[in-house]
Amino acid sequence: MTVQTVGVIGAGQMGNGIAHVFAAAGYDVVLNDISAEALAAAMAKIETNTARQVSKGQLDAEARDAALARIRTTTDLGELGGGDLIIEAATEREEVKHRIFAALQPSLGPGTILTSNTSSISITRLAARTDRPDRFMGFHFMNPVPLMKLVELIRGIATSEETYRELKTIVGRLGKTAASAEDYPAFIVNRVLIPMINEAVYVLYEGVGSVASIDASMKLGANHPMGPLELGDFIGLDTCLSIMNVLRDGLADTKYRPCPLLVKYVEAGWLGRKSGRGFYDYRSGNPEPTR
Ligand SMILES: NC(=O)c1ccc[n+]([C@@H]2O[C@H](COP(=O)([O-])OP(=O)(O)OC[C@H]3O[C@@H](n4cnc5c(N)ncnc54)[C@H](O)[C@@H]3O)[C@@H](O)[C@H]2O)c1
Repeated sequence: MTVQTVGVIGAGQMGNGIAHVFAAAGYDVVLNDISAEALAAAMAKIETNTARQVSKGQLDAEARDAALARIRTTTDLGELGGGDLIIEAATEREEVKHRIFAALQPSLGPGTILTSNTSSISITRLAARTDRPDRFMGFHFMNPVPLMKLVELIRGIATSEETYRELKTIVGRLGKTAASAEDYPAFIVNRVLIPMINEAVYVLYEGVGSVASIDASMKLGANHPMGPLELGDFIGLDTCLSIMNVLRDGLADTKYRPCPLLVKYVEAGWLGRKSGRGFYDYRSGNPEPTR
């Protein structure tokens, strides 16, 4: 089958980037969110990011206009079901994802491929509740999607070879590189990355270092482009916490327990960049460490 129409569910940080790269690669995109404000913000972000690509000579102005014209937004999930490929990129909560796939079911075309951009949740478990576990895969883009080259492809236990091959071809058409991961909690990238961020929060919690000293240490001492706390804020602290919970529950090992300070920040609604405050306060436009 040839994929041409792509439905993207969730227009947050990841959904807007996914819609952007698919439209730029010539796919027709229908972008959905429960929030009309999130859809408007996503379109504004895609307009800004594609304009930046034009000013840097990475995209010509006509191609940008054509890409923007290929994206349609809707709050009605039913409008996505007839597409060739669905990419679910809503909030990292398993019950939210199950509810979305259940609500999509009545409008799905027979050949539609279902995917989730989940950072950590079992693909096999999400697939098993749908009518097509063979046509269901983990399709894990990295943040920010237009810049990051990797896409993790995660096969559930029932995913067919044909579905895997189809998605691998699409990754190539997007100009990205696929890495295959088995369906175990948090796959590869986040299995390694998120416990490191959680450990940095423990270092802060135990008073071993301040926000500034922890981030400077990892940038200058380990040559990381971003410090772990800055990166946690960038990913979203709620997403980091959800992934730690999935690791702890899925691997039944207390070494994955989330740091109580990470839990506290999420309880406060201090989710990082997207909410204006996390380990840094972004509200003045000049990020200030909060500890
Ligand atoms: N943030 C990252 O760095 C990153 C990287 C890779 C993958 N992911 C994964 O991508 C997914 C989205 O993460 P994000 O960072 O974009 O989150 P986000 O909080 O920025 O956006 C989530 C969006 O989902 C929407 N949403 C919630 N319930 C919905 C529903 N029922 N139907 C439609 N939309 C709904 C929300 O309104 C919000 O706009 C998660 O599964 C996350 O684990 C995140």
